[in-house]
Amino acid sequence: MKILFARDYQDMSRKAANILSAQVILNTKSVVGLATGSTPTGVYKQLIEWYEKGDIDFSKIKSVNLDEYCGIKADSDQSYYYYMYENFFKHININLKNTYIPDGMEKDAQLECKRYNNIIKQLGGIDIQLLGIGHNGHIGFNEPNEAFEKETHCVKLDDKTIEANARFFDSKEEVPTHAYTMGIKSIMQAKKILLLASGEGKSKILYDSLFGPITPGVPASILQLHNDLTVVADEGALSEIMSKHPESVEQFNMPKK
Ligand SMILES: N[C@@H]1[C@@H](O)[C@H](O)[C@@H](COP(=O)(O)O)O[C@@H]1O
Repeated sequence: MKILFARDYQDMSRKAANILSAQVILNTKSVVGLATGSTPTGVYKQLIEWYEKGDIDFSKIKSVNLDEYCGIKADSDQSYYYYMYENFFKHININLKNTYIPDGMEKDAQLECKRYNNIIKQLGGIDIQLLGIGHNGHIGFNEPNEAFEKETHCVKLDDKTIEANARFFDSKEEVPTHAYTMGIKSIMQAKKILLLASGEGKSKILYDSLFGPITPGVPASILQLHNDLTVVADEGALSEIMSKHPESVEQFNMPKK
């Protein structure tokens, strides 16, 4: 596990974008696992900027997203499809036919989960998976549970998650109660994982996930077992780790101006 220190949100976003862009530049046919939430928006912004400068070509990549709310139409502004399209896809030269997101409007959960699992398999695995982290340690929408769910499943969202995500809706009551999410096994099978965290509010859960016991009660704790995990987090999110395990955080002195 590599933990990289970022000064602030912008620095975190640029450092993470550097890692993702290197992947795409070195393998133009990469399968990239993408995430939503407020944490990765700065990464997408940075990648768009570099795309506009002619530095990165997304035309041959394939993308597979972690999750989607159930019962929300793709074109509604709260869907994760809409988020991906607005924040990233519409600005770059990715082929939309090569972008995959669970279909939240499919009522038959078994059918949708099977379909999405097959897509992940047919893509031949994920080269790099981008992740944010929920306040309760969820990754994708894998909520704290008694066991790790392996593959794509329909999950009942935690009250904490509903509360945290209510900011994207008019009221808490409007937040969907269920979502489809890629499972822990699919995430763990990604060749590389890039976990992002920003802000003091994530500091305890980031510490528990990376240094606490590995338990399905803290889904992100399983990432300790991945052999190519890079964490990029800002000062706020790293505060607990910095106070208890400062030696585990890589940072370099800024060049003097
Ligand atoms: N399903 C998403 C996750 O993929 C995301 O990582 C997490 C944190 O979101 P944020 O980055 O807004 O804190 O919550 C959401 O519920």
